[in-house]
Amino acid sequence: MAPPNNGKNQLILGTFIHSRKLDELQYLHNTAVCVDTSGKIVAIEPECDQAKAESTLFPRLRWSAEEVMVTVGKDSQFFFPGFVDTHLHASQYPNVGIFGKSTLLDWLNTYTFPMEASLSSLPKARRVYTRCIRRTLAHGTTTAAYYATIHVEPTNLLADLCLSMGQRAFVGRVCMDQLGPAYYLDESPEQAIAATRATIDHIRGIDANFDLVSPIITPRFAPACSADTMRQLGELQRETELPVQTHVSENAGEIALVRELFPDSTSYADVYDRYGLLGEKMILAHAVHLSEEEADLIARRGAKVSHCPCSNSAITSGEARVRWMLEKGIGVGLGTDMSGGYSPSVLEAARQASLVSNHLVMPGGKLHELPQEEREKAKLSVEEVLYLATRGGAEVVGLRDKIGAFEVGMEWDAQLIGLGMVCEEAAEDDMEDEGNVDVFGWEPWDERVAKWVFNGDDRNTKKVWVRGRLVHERKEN
Ligand SMILES: O=c1[nH]c(=O)c2nc[nH]c2[nH]1
Repeated sequence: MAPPNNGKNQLILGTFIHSRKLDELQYLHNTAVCVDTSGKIVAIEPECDQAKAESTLFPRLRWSAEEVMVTVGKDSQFFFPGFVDTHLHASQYPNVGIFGKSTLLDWLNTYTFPMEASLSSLPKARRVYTRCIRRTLAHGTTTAAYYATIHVEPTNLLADLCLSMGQRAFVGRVCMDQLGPAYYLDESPEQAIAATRATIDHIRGIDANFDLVSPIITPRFAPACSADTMRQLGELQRETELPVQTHVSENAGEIALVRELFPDSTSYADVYDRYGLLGEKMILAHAVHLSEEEADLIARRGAKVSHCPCSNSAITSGEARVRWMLEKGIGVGLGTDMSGGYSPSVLEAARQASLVSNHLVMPGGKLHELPQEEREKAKLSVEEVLYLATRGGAEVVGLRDKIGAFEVGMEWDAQLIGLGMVCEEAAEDDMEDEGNVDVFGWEPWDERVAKWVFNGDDRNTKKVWVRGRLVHERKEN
């Protein structure tokens, strides 16, 4: 593996913003962050410029100034932790935006299975996966929990590409031995397990300690996996202690199907529990229609939820109750869920998480009958959706001590955000291509961040680092 950041220590200067807790952002101005050659944050010093860093921090770190790479954020820029996309299908990337009026089960048959099946072609898989990684990096996604396809070699290729392009990733070879079309199915439970093992072995071969890329056990969803496959995947999880990802309680028709296929289970989540899959390392995508008992079971087992608001709206699945899950102690992060979701951007998912939480309490919404105070509480603030996009996501993928914030000991997974600053003498015709966010200079920082959340896009994402390595730099026109 290439050493992060060409083996250089780094000094980063400017404004740093990150979540201190669910409802609080911390703003660190005129701050110096030191990142060592392994990509780890080794010092954070507020009220510190380059001269002070050189005279006080470098001797402590035994750094010599000539060997340090310096990055300085401008006044209109800030550093923010990289986004964690806790649920997306790299194999569906070419289909983003294409869903018509479909709902989950017909969407799978019409758009999704044919696209995934076509990625048995390695050249096509290379093109799709390369572009998916490049695009998500450009939107500030430094960690992604990917579903690939049932094909081993193309799945392994996705892992290779994440490693070489520098994106932190969980790569899942999809298991499905029923429900899918004959042309896109595992032949047997044994073959599904053997193929999963082949991908695990491959990733161990390219990143022995899973420092950047990790395998993730991926039963597609309960209706697509036979009891035998789920039982063997449960055994594989206990043997390897790897994370697991799947879908749960996304759509009414799907839930009815699960009830029919697994009549002995008390709920959808209970199906996974019976096979020993529901545990601290499980990421459950969607969780739109959880019952009270189901959510309690998920909380007791310590499983996590990937909230996918773009997808839940696009394919008409419904509105997940995020506050309710958080209050039960369930860890929640955000997922773009491409291509159920139409956007590669976690920022878009954050903005949709806010809007969907408002919809829950509007007239006709699921929570409209709650008392006023409860309705207010159900709404997610800018601070909260940004927490879900970073620290919350880090918890969901099991990396809460490593990524999601700026703390000594964490890794430098970060993005430099630039906002268009309207200067006093600006004429209309000198608008720069800084994206949709115009800052006039009088806004306090929390309002600048709110403008970014609701109007920002990849034009504002100037640079992106993973483990200290610069993995994306926006080329200005
Ligand atoms: O949003 C979703 N996308 C998928 O690919 C899928 N497969 C099962 N269930 C699913 N839900």
